Amino acid sequence: MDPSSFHIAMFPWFAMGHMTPYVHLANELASRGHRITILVPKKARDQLEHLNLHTNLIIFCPVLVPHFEGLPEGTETASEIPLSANGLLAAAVDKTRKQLEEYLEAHKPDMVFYDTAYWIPEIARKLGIKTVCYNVVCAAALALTLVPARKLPITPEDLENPPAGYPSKTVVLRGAEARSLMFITMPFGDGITFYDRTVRALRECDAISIRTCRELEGDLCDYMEAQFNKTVLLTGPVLGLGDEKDKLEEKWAKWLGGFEPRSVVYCAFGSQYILEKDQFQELVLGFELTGLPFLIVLKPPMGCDSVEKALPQGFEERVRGRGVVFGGWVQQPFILRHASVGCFVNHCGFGSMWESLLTNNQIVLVPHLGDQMLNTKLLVNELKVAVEVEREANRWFSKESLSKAIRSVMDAESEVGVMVKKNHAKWTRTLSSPGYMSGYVDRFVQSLEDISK
Ligand SMILES: O=c1ccn([C@@H]2O[C@H](COP(=O)(O)OP(=O)(O)O[C@H]3O[C@H](CO)[C@@H](O)[C@H](O)[C@H]3O)[C@@H](O)[C@H]2O)c(=O)[nH]1
Repeated sequence: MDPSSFHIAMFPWFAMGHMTPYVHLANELASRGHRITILVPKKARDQLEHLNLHTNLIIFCPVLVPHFEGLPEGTETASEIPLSANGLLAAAVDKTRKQLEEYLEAHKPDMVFYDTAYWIPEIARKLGIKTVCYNVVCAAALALTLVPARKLPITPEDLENPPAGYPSKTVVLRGAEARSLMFITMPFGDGITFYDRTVRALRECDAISIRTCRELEGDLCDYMEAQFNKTVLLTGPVLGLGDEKDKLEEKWAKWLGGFEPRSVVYCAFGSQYILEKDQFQELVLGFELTGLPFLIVLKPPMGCDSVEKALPQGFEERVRGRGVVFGGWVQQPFILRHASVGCFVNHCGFGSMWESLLTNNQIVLVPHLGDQMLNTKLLVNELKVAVEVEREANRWFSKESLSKAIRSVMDAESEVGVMVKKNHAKWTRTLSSPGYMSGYVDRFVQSLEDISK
């Protein structure tokens, strides 16, 4: 292997939240002279191509996803199906194994990066290709549940307690939150559970890599290293920020420009989260209750074909001029940096978590899935830079609790607001210091050279 220039094949889980960070990492590697082939379905390639900043070094190679019973005909990625059907998609993706084998045999890249395709190392090993299990979620999401120290079979009661040796007392889940992780015991693929495939994927690779940094999760990364007895390489968050050639769409720049500095509350829940209609209505009513200007960007709730049709009666008239609910896609990183925006209400998906840390908006969190709940604990309990919206036992949040959380960080005289703002500023300074992000990638590349020897 020529250590000065690798050819790396990437085979991420076919969900936008996974493929996008892989492309960002590919850009970082290509900017250091390495060649990358990203193996994803054709539709995904069309959606990702605009992120490719090095078309001379990064290419997409189409993977044909075979049909699997129970999935709609032609399904290729997780964004086309409900979360509950992801296990079937995993089974369909597992059926692409032969295509991957043929590709690797024909092209013999130096390394393969993958996350959920636990069978990659078996193929790669025979061909002398190194493997890196590159994980795009926080280290806590792996360390709390997907480690050999978890006693099997996993029961809902077990999930209330962290596995032996788990190093954090604050980044933990209790009650309904912990029990919601039972999905890891369910099939994810044909005849394999989510837990088994992830632990196998982590165990079989030459090196584990995580899209995080030591300053946030150093102890959790050390725990992963001890659990799997192998090197854990960190890439830092690899957000692709600063690469954008565009600027904020005129329509939003103009609308936001009509408000006082740092007064608007922006809300978005990422690319997957679809609310139930009654929770969606409660959410928008919570924003109305704050009395603050707001921009909410959400997918239409379940069973509705537009956000407009799902709004509570009279809502639009009551908030006209100060509040907008939009059902499309916006340029979130630009919105977060707009001078009028002062607060970011989000689900704490890993991308949004980092984007919120890197901008100076107050942060209010409404997590939904397992890793989002852990990211939330990290920000609220450990770093103390955000507040979480209180939920009832059945995980429902009321308009009052949402409004209270927002006011608690937006009211100038609020003690909590002052405290999170001060802590947040400290972290933003560290994370955005010159060379911080690029240093992580440089050290990652150096480690790749070491494991390739
Ligand atoms: O209108 C929008 C909405 C979102 N975004 C961007 O989309 C990304 C969303 O990513 P993230 O915040 O990570 O949310 P999800 O799309 O929900 O991410 C999925 O993948 C993540 C791992 O990458 C996991 O942490 C989450 O739980 C999982 O839902 C962010 O970069 C946003 O800036 C936009 O640009 N415009």
